[in-house]
Order: sequence, then structure tokens, then C-alpha cells
Amino acid sequence: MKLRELLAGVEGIGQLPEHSAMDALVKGLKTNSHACGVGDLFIGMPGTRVDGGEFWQSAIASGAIAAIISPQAAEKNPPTSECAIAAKDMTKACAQIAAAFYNYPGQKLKLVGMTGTNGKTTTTHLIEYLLHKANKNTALMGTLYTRWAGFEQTAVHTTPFAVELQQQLAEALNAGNEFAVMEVSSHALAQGRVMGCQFEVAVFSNLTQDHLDYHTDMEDYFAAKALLFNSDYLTGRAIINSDDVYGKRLITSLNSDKVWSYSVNDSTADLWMSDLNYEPNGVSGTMHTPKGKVAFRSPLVGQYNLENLLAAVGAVLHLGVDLQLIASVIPEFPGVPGRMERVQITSEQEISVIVDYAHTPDSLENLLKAARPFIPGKMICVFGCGGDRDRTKRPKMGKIAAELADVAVVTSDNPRTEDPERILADVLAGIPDTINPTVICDRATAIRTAILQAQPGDGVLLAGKGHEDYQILGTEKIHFDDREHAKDALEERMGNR
Ligand SMILES: CC(=O)N[C@H]1[C@@H](OP(=O)(O)OP(=O)(O)OC[C@H]2O[C@@H](n3ccc(=O)[nH]c3=O)[C@H](O)[C@@H]2O)O[C@H](CO)[C@@H](O)[C@@H]1O[C@H](C)C(=O)N[C@@H](C)C(=O)N[C@H](CCC(=O)O)C(=O)O
Ligand SMILES: Nc1ncnc2c1ncn2[C@@H]1O[C@H](COP(=O)(O)OP(=O)(O)OP(=O)(O)O)[C@@H](O)[C@H]1O
Repeated sequence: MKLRELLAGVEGIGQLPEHSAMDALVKGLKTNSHACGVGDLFIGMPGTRVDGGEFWQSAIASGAIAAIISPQAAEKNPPTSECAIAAKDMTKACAQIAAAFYNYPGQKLKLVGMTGTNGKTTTTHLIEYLLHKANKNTALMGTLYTRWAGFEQTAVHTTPFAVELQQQLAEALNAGNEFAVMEVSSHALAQGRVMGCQFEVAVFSNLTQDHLDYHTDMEDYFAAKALLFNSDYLTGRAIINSDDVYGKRLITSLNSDKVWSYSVNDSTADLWMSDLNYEPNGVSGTMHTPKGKVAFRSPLVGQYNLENLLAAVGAVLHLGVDLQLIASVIPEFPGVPGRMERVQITSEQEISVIVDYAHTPDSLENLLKAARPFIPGKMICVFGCGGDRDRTKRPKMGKIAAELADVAVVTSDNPRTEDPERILADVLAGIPDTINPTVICDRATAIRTAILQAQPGDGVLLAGKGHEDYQILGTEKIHFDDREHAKDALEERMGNR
């Protein structure tokens, strides 16, 4: 596509300049000046540290045919003979250019967008699973990976940036997918990463404290999440948790014809459950939906997973999947890596070890409450908090772990560039004086200690890192997997090493 055609519909860039570059073919889009090569268009995004637009000269020196930059970057370093074009709203410009370059895949695929503080990964996996079982080719994009039949790539962000997102959607479409299910983070919505996408279904799970290093307060966080339900994005149905206070607010702000509410216990919701029977390996009951009711058995434990199930069932029912088929395949759902994942090296194992991605106050509380019925002995919770992120959740997580677990082992998560001891001190500040936690800064030692000290019947919950196979110490990413450390400790415990 020629640059002139690509920029034709882009808002906020005024009259296109008369420059020979306008007739050049754009080979690729790059938002990092260092990645630019011959024929690329450089889109210099203003960031938190620098305005990428300031690097336009280096991008053009590397072969970029032109650069789209902020008015501030253009003013600071005005182009002379080069083609550097100022755009008033870089977020919009980047999203519009990316969508046009890849020929609007986000409007051709049937998109399901899932937002909320917790439950996005679990629910999107459930939706992907149910669509596959209904023989519908589906792509999945989220915290863990982007994948579809024959393709899998580890994710860097929960929701990719606009250029990468549009590229992946185009590839998903070309690979024959009809649907794409994606986690849409509040960062993505605030930064316009999904502009140009139209969602046939948008799901909202809940809003509890997280990311308050990025959003100014809960209202700002909620406003970002609520963007997904604007008519710019949502063309079909909203599926919203009416048990959540923010979910309720969202429902009242929308046209009721567009909404299906869900609630585990409230029979006035569009999707709800009755006759619940909690079993050691899951839950059974009756599910009530706008398409009728059906008996079900789910292998997922915890009340929150019933919410995730209702959300997923609502989404696929709207997309035309048969309710009886849904109920028949739910029992075989294989689960999600790092979410309530059991580490078991032998059936003789006398303690249970569970790895879970709970890394917010709400998810930690949910995990501890969900696991309790399955642990006859003491519940030992090994957890920490990430560095360079929302500090205010640390004492809250400390309090929750100390009060709900029998033994709290406070350790490191991903300290990043913060002093790990300072993060521990923030967590400990929330623990009441009457409770005496174990504090072991090194996560591997903390896991080993917890597993070796557990008595038969006890349960060790390793919270916070879930599927992650790394730990970020300073700016270095080292290999670290809770599941591997847990297996080693279990082997040691059984005298195998
Ligand atoms: C807060 C946030 O989202 N930050 C993102 C932002 O970083 P930044 O603003 O600091 O970038 P910057 O360093 O100022 O650079 C600005 C621009 O200049 C460009 N640049 C910079 C230097 C140079 O020499 N040349 C150049 O072109 C950069 O490529 C960039 O596009 O732009 C960077 C490059 O595009 C992102 O990597 C970075 O994501 C950071 C790493 C991040 O971790 N974001 C997280 C918080 C995030 O998005 N998380 C959500 C939610 C997860 C959840 O729900 O748990 C997600 O969707 O993953
Ligand atoms: N609906 C829910 N409500 C509250 N907590 C949940 C819910 N679903 C899962 N959890 C808990 O939150 C953790 C994270 O779940 P999941 O990965 O599905 O959420 P997420 O929204 O993708 O999280 P993130 O954005 O941090 O990647 C789980 O390990 C579990 O402990």
C-alpha cells in the first residue's frame, strides 16, 4: 500500500504533504526507531519516559520512508527535506494506520473481548475451548500467549500494542479463524491499543484493586475498563457480572437490550445457577441461561470459577453454540496453566501443592477461600508482591494471607528494580501483630521450606507467579518456575534426592 493511501483516512494529520515518499510503498510499521528498516513507516509514540517521535531522524536514517510523530516532537526537531508528519492524537493515528495497513482484521473476525481485574485468562480459555468443541476456528490472545490451530507465540503484554495486535489479527484471519477471543487490559483501553476493533461480545468480570500505579484511582481504572462497552467498540452483546458493584454500574449505563447479566446466586440475572453441589473435584448444578436451563458439572473449583463459567457460557451462547453441547463438554475442560494447578509427583503424595496466579488482594482472598475445603490440615501460603507496581496492594495482601492461611510465608515475587527487602516490609506492614509470619526473601528457599515443613494433610499454596517461568530481579529475567521448585522439594521430601 502506498503511504498516501494508508494515511488517507487518518484523523488529525491535516493536509498530506507533497513529498515523493507519499508514493512509496509501505513495507511495514514500526514503533521502535531501532527496529526500522528500508521501506518501513516509523510511528513515534509518546511514552512515559520519552516521546518516541524524537527519534524520527534515526528511523529515517535506518531506511524508514517517513515518520508519524507528535506535534511536540515535530516542533522540537522540525523536518527539512524529510517526510516527518505531525499527528495531533498519536494514539488514534497509530491505531488507525495499523488497522488500515492490515486491512481491518478486527472488523472481519468475530471478536470476543474480555476485561476485568481477575478472571480474564481463565474465561478466555473457557470460551476458546467451547468454540473449538463447537468446531469453530478460534484464535486466543492474552497474558499467556497468542495461539490458534498450528500457531503459538508467548505473549509480552496481555493485550498487544496496536501494530502487533492488528498484525496478529490479520494472521489469525489468514489462517482461517472465524473468531478471536482476547483479553483486553485497562492499559490497552487507556492507550487505545484496540481502536479499530469491533467486538461482537464484550465481557466484564469484576473490578478490584490493581494497577493503581498506572491509573490514578479506582474511578479512573473503571473508566478505562468501561471503554470496551462504548458503541465504538461493542457492536453486539455485553456480558456483565451483576454481583460486582462496578459490573452493576456498567449494566445501568448500557442499553438493557444489549446486556446479559450473570450472577451465581441471583435468579433475576440472565445467567445464573441453582442446585449447586460442591464436590472434591469441582461443582455440579443447574445453569439457567437465556437459551434455557441445563444440568452441568464443572471440574473447576471455587465460586469465582462459577462466575467465569457463566461468563464464558453467555459469550458462546450469543455466538450460536448449542447449550446441550456446552454442558456435555464442560466436564472435560483441561484448566489453565498456573491457575489452581496441582503439582503432584506421585499419587502417594501426603501433602497437596497448588500453584496459582493470584497476585491481587481479591484473587488471593478468593484462592485461599476456594482451596480451604480441600485441605484437611494446615493451609500454608507462600506469596509476595511485584516490584515497580502498585505498592498499596502489598499490606492488603499481607493481611489477607495472614488471616486466611494457617501459615503465611512472605517471600519475593518479581522484585524488578525495587529492593526486595523493602517490598517484604510493605507486605509485613499489613500483617496484624498477633500473627507471626515466616519471612524468607529468596523464593526458591521459601518454597522448599514450606514443602519440607508441611505435615501430612497440609496444603501448600504457591501464589502470585502461576504460569510464569521467570523471575525479574533488577532488570534481569532469570529462569524460575514455581512448579519446578515445588517438584524438587517434593522429591526431596520423599527421599528421592
Ligand atoms: C505503562 C505502559 O504501558 N508502558 C509501555 C510504554 O512504555 P513507555 O511509555 O515507558 O515507553 P518509552 O520508553 O517512554 O518509549 C516510548 C516510545 O518510544 C519508542 N522509542 C524509545 C526509545 C528509542 O530509542 N526509540 C524509540 O522509538 C518506544 O518504542 C516507545 O514506543 O511503551 C512501551 C513500548 O511500547 C511498552 O513496553 C510499555 O509497557 C510496559 C513495559 C508494561 O509493562 N506495560 C504493562 C504495565 C501493561 O501494558 N500491562 C497491561 C496489563 C496487564 C494486566 O492486566 O495484568 C498489558 O496489557 O500487558
Ligand atoms: N472471576 C474471578 N474473580 C476473582 N478472582 C479470580 C477470578 N478468576 C480467577 N481468579 C483468581 O485470579 C487469578 C488470576 O486469574 P486469571 O489469570 O484468569 O485473571 P486475569 O484477569 O487474566 O489476570 P491478569 O490480568 O493479572 O493476567 C487466578 O489465579 C485466581 O486466583
